[in-house]
Amino acid sequence: MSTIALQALPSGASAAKRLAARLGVGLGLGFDEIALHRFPDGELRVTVAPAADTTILFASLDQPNDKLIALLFAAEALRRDGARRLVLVAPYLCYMRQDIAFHPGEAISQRAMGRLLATLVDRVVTVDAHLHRTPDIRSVFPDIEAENLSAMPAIADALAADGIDPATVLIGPDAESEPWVNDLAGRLRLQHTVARKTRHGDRSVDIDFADPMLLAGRPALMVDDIVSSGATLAVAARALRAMGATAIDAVVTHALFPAAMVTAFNDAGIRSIRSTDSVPHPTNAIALDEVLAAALRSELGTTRSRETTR
Ligand SMILES: O=P(O)(O)OC[C@H]1O[C@@H](O)[C@H](O)[C@@H]1O
Repeated sequence: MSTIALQALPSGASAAKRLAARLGVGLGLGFDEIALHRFPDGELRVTVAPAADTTILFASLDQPNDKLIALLFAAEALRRDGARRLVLVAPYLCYMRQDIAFHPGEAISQRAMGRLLATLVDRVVTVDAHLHRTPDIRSVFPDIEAENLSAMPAIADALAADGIDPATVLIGPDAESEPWVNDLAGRLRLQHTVARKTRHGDRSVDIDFADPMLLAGRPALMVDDIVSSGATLAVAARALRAMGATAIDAVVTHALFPAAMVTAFNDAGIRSIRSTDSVPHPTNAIALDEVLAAALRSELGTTRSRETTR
């Protein structure tokens, strides 16, 4: 019988612990936090716990540059210690948005990231990866197993449990958000609309709605995968307010924005923002452990847990 355990980079330790608890019910799945030490010159020392035959590496890849180096070193140490199978659980998968060279000379970061991670692990599990023009996550990882899970079932359950006004219109702020808004609208039986967005720069967008009358006297709930600079949500909210929305809320999978930005969102007319725990953030309100555990149960097979070592 082979062994299985889960190890996490420190920033995702709480969500990883929840996942280990859910996945390892009755198994006592071993959970360890990977230790990081920063040397005075900025380099990292990475120390892992003893490897299991199958080791699940939990690393949500927001603020990714140091984490990618930590992952590289963790995979090296675990392979050398005998891990036969490494499964990367990255609830947020970084560098997916640059999926073409928009200007001559630009790197296609999505492609480079796929190649890099495929040299480290045997399987990647992520959630709502930004694959706008990429048909399938397997195009990013053609040589290893990869799944892009949806947070929408968890988001729908959370919204339904809180109670939602049936007059609410779900808003997709741009064409990229359409699959998520569509899915959520179907699950919650709500009307939805998708706006047209033109991006002029990192923090500058214009947003137009096809039917300016749709929102008059009704609540709006914006749905998106990522909030980064916050420009998309803030500009969309101002447009919704001008269209007469009675309340404006937002729900997103990956909250990448600075926590202090919530005040600016409130100024733009947004009453509340809820996010999943894919990235640790004060707006976290929806846990993904159930979604992730369902995808990872196949790893349990005939394994037994390796004892937790620290
Ligand atoms: O406008 P910010 O928050 O910077 O960026 C997030 C938006 O940019 C898109 O790629 C995402 O799908 C989201 O709509």
